[in-house]
Amino acid sequence: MDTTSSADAGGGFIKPRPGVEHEPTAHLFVANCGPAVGLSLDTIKTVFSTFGPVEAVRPAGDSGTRVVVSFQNPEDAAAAKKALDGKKCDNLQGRVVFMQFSVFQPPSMAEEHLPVMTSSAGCGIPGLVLYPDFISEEEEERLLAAVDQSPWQVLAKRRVQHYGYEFLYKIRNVDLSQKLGELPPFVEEVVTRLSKLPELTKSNEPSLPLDQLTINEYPKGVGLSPHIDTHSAFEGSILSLSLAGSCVMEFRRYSDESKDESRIRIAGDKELGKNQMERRALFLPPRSLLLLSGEARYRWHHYIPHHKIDHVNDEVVERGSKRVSFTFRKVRRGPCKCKFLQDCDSQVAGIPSSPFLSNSESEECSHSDELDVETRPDTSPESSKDDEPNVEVFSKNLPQLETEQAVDEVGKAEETRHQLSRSFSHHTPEIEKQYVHKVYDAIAPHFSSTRFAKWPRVAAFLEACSPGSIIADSGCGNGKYLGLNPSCFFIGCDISPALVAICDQRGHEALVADALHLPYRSGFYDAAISIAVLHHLSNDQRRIRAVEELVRVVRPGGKVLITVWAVEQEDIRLVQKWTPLQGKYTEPWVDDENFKLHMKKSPSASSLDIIQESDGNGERQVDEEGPLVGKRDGEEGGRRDCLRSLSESDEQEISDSSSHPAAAGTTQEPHQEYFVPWHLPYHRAEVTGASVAALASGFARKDDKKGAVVYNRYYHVFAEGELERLTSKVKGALIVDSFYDKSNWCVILQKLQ
Ligand SMILES: O=C(O)CCC(=O)C(=O)O
Ligand SMILES: [Fe+2]
Ligand SMILES: [Zn+2]
Repeated sequence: MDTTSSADAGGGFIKPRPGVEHEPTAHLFVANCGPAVGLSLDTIKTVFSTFGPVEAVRPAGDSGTRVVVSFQNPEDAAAAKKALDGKKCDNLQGRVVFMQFSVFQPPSMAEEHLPVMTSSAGCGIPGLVLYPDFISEEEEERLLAAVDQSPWQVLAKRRVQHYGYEFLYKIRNVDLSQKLGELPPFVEEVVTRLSKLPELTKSNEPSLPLDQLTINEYPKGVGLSPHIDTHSAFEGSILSLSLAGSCVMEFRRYSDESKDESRIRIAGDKELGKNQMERRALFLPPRSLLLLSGEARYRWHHYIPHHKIDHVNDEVVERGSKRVSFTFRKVRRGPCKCKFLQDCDSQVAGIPSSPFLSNSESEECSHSDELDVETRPDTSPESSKDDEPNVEVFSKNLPQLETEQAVDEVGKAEETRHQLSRSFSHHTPEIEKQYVHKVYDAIAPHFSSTRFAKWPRVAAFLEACSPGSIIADSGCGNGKYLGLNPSCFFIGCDISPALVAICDQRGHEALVADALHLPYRSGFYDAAISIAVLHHLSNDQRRIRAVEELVRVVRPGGKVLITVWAVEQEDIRLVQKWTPLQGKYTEPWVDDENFKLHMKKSPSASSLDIIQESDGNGERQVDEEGPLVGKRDGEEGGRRDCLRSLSESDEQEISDSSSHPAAAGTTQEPHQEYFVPWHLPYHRAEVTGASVAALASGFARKDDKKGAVVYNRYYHVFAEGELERLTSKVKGALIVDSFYDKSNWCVILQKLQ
């Protein structure tokens, strides 16, 4: 092996271009290398250590086939890359590995890694006990066979069986008057053994007799959102037996203040304080028993992340094809009298079952998987009451099973955004959180199904990039432009985890990131695109910041294409279907937590008030690149877009009489702030718990005529010249082209050499 030091950053995976040197970093992304191809992290570390000290080898993603090797010195990483990249390496079992310097600013180890304990003692949570090998393999086999003889209740992502009492997910409780019967004979032996556990017999609080059993069957990769088993439903300890597959269970304790959802932050263990949470992780092997009592049961949320493989420190453990858990509990008669008041629904009114749910939601429409931070309704008692009939009516019209999945996904989306929020402290204006992020999370799969037409001007820009270019797509949505030029490398990012998940499923490289804080090294990319993103930012400073970020991440000479919706719509009938916001956001955005949304209010109400009450005019869904995308002549896909998104009733509802300044083309200053509706059809699978909660809170509305839940998306549409004015404020780049096309304003910037 060649161990000489070199600053050569090219060759292999990323092709060098004349005049462009990618600065080496200490972090090497290595593909075709990892535990899933028979190379343990230890072996990899040993091999790479021959080039210099290696700080860590971490799995990159869940595939087990890619790792990031972090050297202490970039020169050593460069030497390793030069010696091994694209070559057959005998020490790595003869594999040909491919490398690039890591694009991402590596997070600190403290932030990134939650150590996974293999014994409960390591977790340090009072009342948490793990008994490995609680049952034998034969017993496990027998239990699994017996379970399959009984009918399953099918939830969106997993199957369940209930014995003794049914756990009612809608109310997160049991109905004492509806006893199903005794626990089944096939668990008799296990129950006898459980009942002799000293933790149960000696406990102050009676946990016996165990009279309720929930069996969960999780397919590979499926997890469970964070929750505490309802205090008022079960008394004493909770016992959960793991069969077939393993998983990592995470435990979380939120400080009291963190229940204010807007202030939750994830902290490393060292710096716990107000508004934060503690996390611990424990590996649950098959045939083990987990006992939760006291603080572990009443105070800590338990959570199974959705992963196909678990990283148990240096090992990658593949989850089996399924995991089956038997959770034994004792149904409570009478109120809970625990000392953990902050989480006790018996003692404090309004305690949600998760830090993300208000009480009304958890009772109306959620179960343990159903987390939805952002669909929390107004917490005032009146509004909760008003919501009830709404939810009732809605649930009659919509398939119930679908509820679980989407809310689960929204829960995950939230999880991801919380993690993202660790990396920067800026404050996103509420209007974007509510009317952009939350909406795209809720509509992602449906939105994506309407987004396939590639806009020719964007395609032309991408096709003009020279082979080997690395291209960033900031606000990549469903990833329709990723990979458009097969000779280039694309990395997408979007603020919506739900959309990033779609990119991921399609095999693209994409990550959740904020367009105002791109997690990339400066000067890394050869080109960047921002398609239909800037109009979702709610003030000039934020739009400029997003452009600055695009310019920052491209190399000198690199180009940036930006497109936004135009005020000057070719089809003004569309504009008539939007809801104009009264007033403008006048308060400059400040990049800290003291940001307050200020609006110049109209005499009667604020913009947000108006939106909540607005019934809209009748809507048409439009393509992100511009409302007219469906009408592009001769463009395959565009026509289909059009057919898909326009129903006959849409057409009938277009009225010539209603107009406002933008539509009417008056000499008044054009209107630029709008809510543009998105119709999520009832029949879509993603019309789910997220939508139930959004309707209940008044955030979304029903349109029974169209059979859809209607969400509003915030837009600031651009006036002529505005995009040029904005981008010309960004230092270090020149506008090399600007044009209007299909109701969009567009610029191409070039970073100065
Ligand atoms: O699958 C498990 O081990 C946990 C199940 C659980 O937490 C529940 O059903 O409440
Ligand atoms: Fe639970
Ligand atoms: Zn309690």
